[in-house]
Amino acid sequence: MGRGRGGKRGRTQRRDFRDGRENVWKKPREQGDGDGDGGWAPFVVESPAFEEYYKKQGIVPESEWGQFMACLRKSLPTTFRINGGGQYAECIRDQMRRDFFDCLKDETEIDGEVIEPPRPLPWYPNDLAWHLSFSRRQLRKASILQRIHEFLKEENELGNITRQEAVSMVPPLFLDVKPNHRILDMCAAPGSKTFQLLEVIHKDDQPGALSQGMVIANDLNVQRCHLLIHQTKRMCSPNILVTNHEAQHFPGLKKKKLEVDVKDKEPSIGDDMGLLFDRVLCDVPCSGDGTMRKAPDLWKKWSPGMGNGLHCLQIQIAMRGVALLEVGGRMVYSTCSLNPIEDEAVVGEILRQSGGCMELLDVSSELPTLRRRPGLKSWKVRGRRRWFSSYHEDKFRAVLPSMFPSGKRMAQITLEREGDMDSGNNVENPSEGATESEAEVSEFPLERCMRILPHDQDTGGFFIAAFQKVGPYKRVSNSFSGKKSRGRGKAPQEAEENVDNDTENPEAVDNDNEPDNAQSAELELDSQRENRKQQKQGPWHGVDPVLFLEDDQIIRSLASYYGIQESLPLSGHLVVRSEDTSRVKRIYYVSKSVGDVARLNFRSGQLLKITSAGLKIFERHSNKEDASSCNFRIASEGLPLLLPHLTKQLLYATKDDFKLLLSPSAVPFVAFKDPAFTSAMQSLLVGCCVVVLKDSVGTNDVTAVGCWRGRTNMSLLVPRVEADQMLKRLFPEEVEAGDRTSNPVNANEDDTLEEQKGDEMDEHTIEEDEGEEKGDEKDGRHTLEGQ
Ligand SMILES: C[S@@+](CC[C@H](N)C(=O)[O-])C[C@H]1O[C@@H](n2cnc3c(N)ncnc32)[C@H](O)[C@@H]1O
Repeated sequence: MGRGRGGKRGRTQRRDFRDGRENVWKKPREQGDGDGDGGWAPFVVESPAFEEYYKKQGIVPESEWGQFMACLRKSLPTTFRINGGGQYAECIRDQMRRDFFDCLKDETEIDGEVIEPPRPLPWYPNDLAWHLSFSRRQLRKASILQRIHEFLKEENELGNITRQEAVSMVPPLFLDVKPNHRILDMCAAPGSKTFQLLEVIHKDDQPGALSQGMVIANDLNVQRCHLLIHQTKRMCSPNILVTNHEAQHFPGLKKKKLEVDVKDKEPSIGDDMGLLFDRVLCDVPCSGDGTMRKAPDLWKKWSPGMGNGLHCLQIQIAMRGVALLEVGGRMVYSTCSLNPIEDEAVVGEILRQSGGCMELLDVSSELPTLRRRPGLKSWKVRGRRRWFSSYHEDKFRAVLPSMFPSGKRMAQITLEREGDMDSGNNVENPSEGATESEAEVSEFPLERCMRILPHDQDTGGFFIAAFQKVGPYKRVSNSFSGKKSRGRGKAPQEAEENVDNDTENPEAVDNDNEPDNAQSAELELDSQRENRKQQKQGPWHGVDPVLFLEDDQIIRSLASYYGIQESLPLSGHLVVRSEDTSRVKRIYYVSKSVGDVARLNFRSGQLLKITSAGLKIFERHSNKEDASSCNFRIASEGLPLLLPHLTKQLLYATKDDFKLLLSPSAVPFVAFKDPAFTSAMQSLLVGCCVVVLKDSVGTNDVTAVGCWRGRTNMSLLVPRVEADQMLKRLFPEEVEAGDRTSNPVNANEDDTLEEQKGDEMDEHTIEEDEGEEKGDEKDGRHTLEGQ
C-alpha cells in the first residue's frame, strides 16, 4: 500500500518530467526537406489571423502586445501539484524544500546563465503547487538540477505529485468546495481537476472515517473516462462515480412518479428535487488557444471558426449545469481559450437564459495573489467573411445572436417593432439609439469574469467565471424563439421541473439559423447526435449495471476472514458489475453518498451510464491451496480504506523483514529474522494477508502491502515496479541504483501506461486522444509472482 490515501499508496505514475514539454516543441521534418538529417524542426509559432483577431478584441492592452506574443511563443515552464493535501503532502513539500530547493533560493548562475529558483505558486494553498523553469542545457550542467529532476520524476512515478498546468489548477479553487459537498464535474477527463476536488472532499478525513461528500466525474469520451479513472485511482476514494454522458444532456435523476414511495421513511436525495449538486464545474471543451505554449501545433490550425463552432455547445453544457445546481450552490465555468466568444459571450448568455437565477460572483477577494484581468464588456464577432461590431450588421444571420454582447439579433428588432406597433408604441427607434457603427456593451457585470494572460505570471491563458444560484431555474424563452428548432443544439431542461429523463424531451434553443462559420460545431454536434440516440435507450445496453452485493455468504466470509470491524459497514456499500455473484470478479466499496446516487439511479430507471463506481477493494482469487478459504484478495487501492478496520490476516514486520518481503521472489518462512513475525505468519490462514511496517504505525505514512501467505512461504501481491519503488523509498541508502530499476517486463507495462495516461497536455484539446480502455483490467497484472 505504501502510504495511505492520496497517492500515498505509491501507485505507479510514470510520467517523465522531461517528456512532453520539450518534445512538443519539435516536429519531424517532412521527408525530403533538403538536409536529409532526419532531424527535428521547430514549430512555426505565428499566425497573422490570431494576431489580427486578438488585437481587435482588445484582450491585451496595446502597450503589452509584444510581451504577450513573445510569451505565447515560449515553451511552458513545468508546474506540479503535490497530491493528496493534508499532512502527508506537507511532509513531501518540506522534504523537497529542505533537500533541494533551499540551496537554489538565491539565483545561481551556470555558465553566465541565471537559474531561476523553483518557487511555489503564490496563490495555491499551503505551497503545494510549484513552478520550475530549467532548460535542458542547465539540467545537463548542474548536478543539483539533475537531482531535483530525478526526485520529481520519482515522486511523479510514485503518484505523490501530478504535473498540471498552473492555470488548470485554478477553477476548483474558485468552486469553494467543502468536504460534504456533492459535486458534478461535467467535462472531467483526464481528471486533473477531479483529483483536486477529491482532495478537498477527503481533506478532513480521519483514519477509519469516510467523507460525506462525493464527486460525479463525467465525460463524453469513454476512453478519456478510463484515463480519468486511472488518474483518480491514486486518491483511493470510494466517493467517486464516473459517468459517460453528453454533459448537455446529463440525466436528471428523479424517482418515477409511481415509485415515490410512501414507505420510505427517511427522506433521501432525489425525492423532491431530483439529483442536484452543491457544486458544478463546467470546464468545457474549447478551442484551447490559451494552451499554445504547450501545443504549438495550434498556431498553424488557429482560426476564429474554432471558437465560434464551440460557442453553442458551451452554452448548452453550462445551462445543464445551471439546471442541476442546488439553489445556493456555486458553479464555475472555465475554458483554456482566450476567445470572448467562448468566454464572456457564453457567460452573458448563461445570465440571460437563467433569468436572474444565476448571479455572476465578484471573487476579487479570493486568491488575491493570482494575477488576472477583468472580463470584457465589449467585443466583436468574426464571421467567415467579415467582422461584426453589432447585431445590427448581421442582416444575413451569419453568426449567432448570443455571440454578441447584447445577445440580440436583427430578427428581434423586427419582432419588437411588430410588437410595439401592435401595442401602439412609437417604433421610430426600436434599437434604442444604437447605430450600426456603435460597438455593443454587455448589460451584465462581465468585468467579474477572470482572464489569465500568459505574460502576467508565465502560464498558459485561461478564463474563469464563478456563479451562484440564487433562485430556482425557470427557463427564459428567448424573445425570438418562436421558430421550430431543426433538432440541433437542444437546450437542457431543468432538473427541478423534470420527472423523467429530460433528454427525452429537450426544449429547443433558438439556434435554427446556423452561422455560416459553425461547421466545426456541426461536426461536433453530429458526432454527439449518434451518442444521444444511444443515450435515449437507457438502461444502458452493453454497460453492466452497478448492483449492490447482497450475497450474505460472500459478505460474511469477507468480514470473518479479514476480521473487518463494524466501523466499516459492508452491507449497502459493496457494489459489483455482474448479477451472477458466482462470477463476480471485483468488488467495489462506495461511500454512503455514492451509494445513495446509485440507488436513486436504479429507482429512476438507470438513466446514468456509470463507467466506474467507488473504489475497488476486493478481487476474486482462487485459492488452490485451501479451497475453503476466502475467494477474494484485497486490491491494492482498497488497502488504505480497509486497513484501519482489519483485525485478522494482519502482520507487523520489522524493517529487515519488510525489506525481505519486498524482494522479487517468494520468501520462505524460515528466512525471516523476527521469530515473532514468523510465528504470527504461521498462525494465519493460507491466502491473502496484509503486512504493515511496524515503524510506520502511528505515523502519517503507514506502510502496508498485500501478501499471499502460502504453505511455506510469503509472496507479495504488489506489482514489481511498485515494490521496487517502495524499496527505494524505504531503504534508499541500501538499494543499489542498478537494483532499483524494475524488470523489463514490468517497466514496459508501465511505459505503455504512461503514454496512455495523458495529463494537462490533453485536457483542453477537443481531439480524441489515444487513451485505451483500461480501468481495472490493468490490474490483471497483480499476479502472484514467485508462487
Ligand atoms: C477541457 S477538457 C476537460 C479537462 C478536465 N476538466 C481536467 O481538468 O482534466 C474537456 C473535456 O470535455 C469532454 N467533452 C467534449 N464534449 C463533451 C460533452 N458534450 N459532454 C461532456 N464532455 C465533453 C472532452 O472529452 C474533454 O475531456
